[in-house]
Amino acid sequence: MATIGYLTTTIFDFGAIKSLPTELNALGIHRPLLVTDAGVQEAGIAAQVLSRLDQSTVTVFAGTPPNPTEEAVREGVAAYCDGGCDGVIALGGGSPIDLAKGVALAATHEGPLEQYAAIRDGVSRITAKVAPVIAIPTTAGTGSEVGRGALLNLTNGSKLALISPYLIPRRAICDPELTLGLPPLLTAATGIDALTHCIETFLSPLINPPAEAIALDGAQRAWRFIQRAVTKGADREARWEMMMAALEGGLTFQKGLGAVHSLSHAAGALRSPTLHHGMLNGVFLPHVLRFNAGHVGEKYATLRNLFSLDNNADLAEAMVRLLKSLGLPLTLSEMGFRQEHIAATVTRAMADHSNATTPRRPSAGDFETLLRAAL
Ligand SMILES: NC(=O)c1ccc[n+]([C@@H]2O[C@H](COP(=O)([O-])OP(=O)(O)OC[C@H]3O[C@@H](n4cnc5c(N)ncnc54)[C@H](O)[C@@H]3O)[C@@H](O)[C@H]2O)c1
Ligand SMILES: [Fe+2]
Repeated sequence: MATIGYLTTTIFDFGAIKSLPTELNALGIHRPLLVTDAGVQEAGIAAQVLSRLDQSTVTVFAGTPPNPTEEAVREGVAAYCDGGCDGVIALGGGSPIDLAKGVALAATHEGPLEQYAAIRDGVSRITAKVAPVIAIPTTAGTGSEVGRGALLNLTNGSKLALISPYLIPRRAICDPELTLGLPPLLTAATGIDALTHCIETFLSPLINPPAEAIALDGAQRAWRFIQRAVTKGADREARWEMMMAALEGGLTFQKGLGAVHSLSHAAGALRSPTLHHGMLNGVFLPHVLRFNAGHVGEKYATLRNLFSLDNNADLAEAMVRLLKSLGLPLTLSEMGFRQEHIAATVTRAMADHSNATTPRRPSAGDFETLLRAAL
């Protein structure tokens, strides 16, 4: 049976950011907390957004770490309360957007965050009291601007997956202009995240034809335009297409991701080194494509056709060539992940919610083999 979730209202195009004051008004947000990070501030994007608002009404929290943490949620909630805030603007990549969701939840729900963990996919104790969030992505990758999930690293070292329709931002304002200055390596890594969302969603065995159609559309856009967005950051068409691919990934991954994400969530929970989510996905994708081969029906043929590859082309090898051409790492070692990180990563990967929808379910031994192959 297909379960088709909530959608949000998305304002999408160059100049979409102009709609922010109107959308704040429409949602009755008069004192927003702007959640962002240092890089987005340094790029001048936070100032650009603030210039559209009455700044005396806005509280800024720019303390988002690369993979959002429970501590940062607490700090964000303190800022929310100090500012007498009544809603959240999430400005940045997936990290500030996920953190903003955590703050919107923790500011309105009692008790420790763990008690709001997903009980099973899409079901949790999270209620409609979550403060309204307007998400403004500045990377084209995670799709968190329209997603119902947020991943937080807890102080006890575990990873908390919050999943609820109430965490879907009430508005997504997707303005490709904000990504024109995103540096090449981050463009590549976040773009590969978008491509991976679309591919894993398509390969998920659940039956959801609308999600598959969106996933294939997103995969094709990402495949066609990622190189241009990386090599020529000011290419407006490529930036528009990549932002659409990321949005489509976020709209569709309610159908479920797979082992690439089980592994990248697990490795992304390491405190040190801090590893970028999209870059990890790139490293794992070819290995997981090989692992799943023979368990996906005709779907690899569909992807080969979509990417204009020969009928007998090796999809994993094509991914490796793409990663190389984008200047992305091909191994975990290049990213600072070492052999001693394997055991904890296997344990976390085994507990990941994405395992429920992978075409071939990996055992702990399989995860270890995949990690060693990627080392
Ligand atoms: N909730 C979801 O559905 C979902 C899905 C995938 C990933 N994620 C999460 O998203 C996070 C990763 O997000 P991300 O890949 O967007 O990266 P990110 O938000 O961690 O940002 C990476 C870096 O890019 C910088 N940056 C962002 N936009 C910029 C711009 N326009 N110009 C210059 N610098 C800019 C940031 O300052 C930061 O230093 C991870 O925590 C991951 O777990 C969430
Ligand atoms: Fe992802």
